[in-house]
Amino acid sequence: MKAVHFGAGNIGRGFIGLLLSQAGYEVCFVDVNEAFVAQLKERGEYPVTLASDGQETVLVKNVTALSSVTHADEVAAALAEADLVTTAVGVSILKHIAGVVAEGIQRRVAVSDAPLHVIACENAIGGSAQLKELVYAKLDEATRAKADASVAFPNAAVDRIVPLQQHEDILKVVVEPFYEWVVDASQMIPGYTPVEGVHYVENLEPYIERKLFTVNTGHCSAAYLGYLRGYETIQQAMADEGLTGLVREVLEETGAVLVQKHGFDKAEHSKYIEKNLERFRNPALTDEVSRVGRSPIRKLSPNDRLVSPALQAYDRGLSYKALTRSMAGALLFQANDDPEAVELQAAIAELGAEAALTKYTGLAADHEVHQSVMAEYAKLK
Ligand SMILES: NC(=O)C1=CN([C@@H]2O[C@H](COP(=O)(O)OP(=O)(O)OC[C@H]3O[C@@H](n4cnc5c(N)ncnc54)[C@H](O)[C@@H]3O)[C@@H](O)[C@H]2O)C=CC1
Ligand SMILES: O=P(O)(O)OC[C@H]1O[C@](O)(CO)[C@@H](O)[C@@H]1O
Repeated sequence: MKAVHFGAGNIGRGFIGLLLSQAGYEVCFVDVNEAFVAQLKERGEYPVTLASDGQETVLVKNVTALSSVTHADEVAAALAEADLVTTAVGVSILKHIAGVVAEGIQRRVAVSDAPLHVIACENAIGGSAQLKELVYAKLDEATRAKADASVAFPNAAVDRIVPLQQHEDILKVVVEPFYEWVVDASQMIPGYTPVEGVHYVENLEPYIERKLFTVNTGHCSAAYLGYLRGYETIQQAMADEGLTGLVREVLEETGAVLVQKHGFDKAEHSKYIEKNLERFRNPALTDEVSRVGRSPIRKLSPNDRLVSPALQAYDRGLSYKALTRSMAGALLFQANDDPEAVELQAAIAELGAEAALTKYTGLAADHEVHQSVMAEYAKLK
């Protein structure tokens, strides 16, 4: 079985590539990072270490790599022959890989009607659907019709904390032991072969919302509030009990929405929140506040981890104050090497915080959620 995986970064190597290789796939990574590509190609394996007491290391074998910059034609050929395509490049990068994915699909459906699943493993609601739209925009009508019959883009939720890596071996990845990869089974082609380790569910929405609005909402809240208190790592921030209390408050707000909307058991959900706070604290990891807070414009977008649960809480008459405190924190997050943080600060300087908030969140200035963010912003500033 052959898989083509876009993005040989932290999640690509530390989670998706590892799982696919263990499930018996030959994994071809595709990346723009020539150093990763050269090493993966030459060695055909790389080490993944679990950040736990035992520090167990596994060698991920049966891998290779192609550069999407210099070998686009070979990438399209590999896609045409693959059984599975996955991505972990960042949701905003999907537009850059859509062209080569479209080319691969075009070549494939011209000669074969064998099923192909394309799964975007990004932190976003409907990541695969977004990729499908970008790819289909590049296909002609006849190819689209053929692809409708044999190519599926099931949405997914992926969860594993993989911090920035700094090792002598550039391929080595240290990951937390926990992982969860949930795929929408209702969007799979009937008769598919399940990948071992993947959890297939008929309705993805409760899973992706529980993950994004707990793990990611909580994590970015710890980052933004931690940044404002001068912490450099999430571990330092989470050692501050006052800050952990604020993060818990945020997760109680998203939890109330999730319990009401999806019928999760309240006590079980409280345990899920505590388990995630524990994951953030993992002393065997060093996770930079700047990584977890990265891309604040994406994190403030209407369908993402802050605005979406706040609006859902507002619509249900539930509390959203702590969520708006995290949004205000995002407005105050400065990182010179993060293009989105730089753009956001420039927009605030040019338009003012109120208008910048509307621009990136879609919240009208007279909306109560917008007003609550501005009140929290004034306090945090
Ligand atoms: N790191 C984590 O803990 C988690 C990350 N995610 C999601 O996984 C995705 C990837 O995140 P990370 O692995 O942390 O980022 P990363 O930056 O470590 O990896 C992204 C990789 O994509 C490559 N890339 C960029 N443009 C490309 C292109 N045009 N073609 C091919 N490759 C390209 C980069 O060179 C890099 O190797 C994001 O959507 C993130 O939200 C999801 C769950 C956990
Ligand atoms: O690019 P993003 O959305 O910040 O992705 C990283 C996030 O995903 C997570 O790994 C959770 O699965 C967190 O470590 C982190 O907050």
